[in-house]
Amino acid sequence: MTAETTTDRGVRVAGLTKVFGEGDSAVHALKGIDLEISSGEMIVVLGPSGSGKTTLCNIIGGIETSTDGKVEVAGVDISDVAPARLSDFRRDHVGFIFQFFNLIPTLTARENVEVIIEMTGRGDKTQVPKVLEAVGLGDRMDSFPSQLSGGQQQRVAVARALATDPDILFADEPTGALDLPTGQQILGLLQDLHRQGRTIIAVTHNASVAQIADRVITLVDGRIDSIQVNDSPADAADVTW
Ligand SMILES: Nc1ncnc2c1ncn2[C@@H]1O[C@H](COP(=O)(O)OP(=O)(O)OP(=O)(O)O)[C@@H](O)[C@H]1O
Repeated sequence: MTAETTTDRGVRVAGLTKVFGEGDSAVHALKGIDLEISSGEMIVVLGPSGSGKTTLCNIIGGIETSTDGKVEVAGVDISDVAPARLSDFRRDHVGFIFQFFNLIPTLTARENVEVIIEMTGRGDKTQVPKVLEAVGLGDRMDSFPSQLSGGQQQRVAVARALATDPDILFADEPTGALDLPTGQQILGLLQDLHRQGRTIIAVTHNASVAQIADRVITLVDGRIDSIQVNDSPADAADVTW
């Protein structure tokens, strides 16, 4: 792992490229991305299917490696870190929420969060009830995923991502599998976390979600097409789609 280079908890990306495959079958997913994200910002990444949104977030989150360019996250230069060493970076710095929750069906809500703490060695198991209470699941801790609604399952997923107290929370289509009222509640939860100072990067096809962001990054064909600054982001309860 590369040494910590700064105390900044944000993101710095410069000249980032990603090519999948080689030769005639090469896919140029990212074609030179320059981007800085400050600690505590709420960012929404928009763009058409295939524009590179997930690839960008996966590289910043240490799930994928880049082909070229510089990526510094939470003071750690991960540009040239070998894939096998990226798990250390992920454990120490990032949390992920996915569209389909990715919960373990045979474990209760509480155990789904505890298992992450056991696996990563980060976080405090005695704090799990508090984390579940914070996402509104204080009374459903012993339920299995199949006994919970979609919104409640997504809340478990948020609690799980928070359990290790990550510098950056990534959310890939966090409302994608939810109906409107439930999706609004999850957006409200993300907004609360942001207001408490958490850095959040959300990827979505849902342009309405962008209303709660501090900045909206729009990707087109592997490049940044626009960056829109929201001077007064909307309240999640007022966002509809
Ligand atoms: N593992 C991979 N191997 C080959 N090509 C890939 C791989 N992952 C992504 N790509 C390609 O890279 C490009 C960007 O994909 P990416 O998933 O980042 O786009 P996206 O904007 O997130 O799309 P969507 O909105 O559909 O999820 C696409 O052309 C995709 O097919």
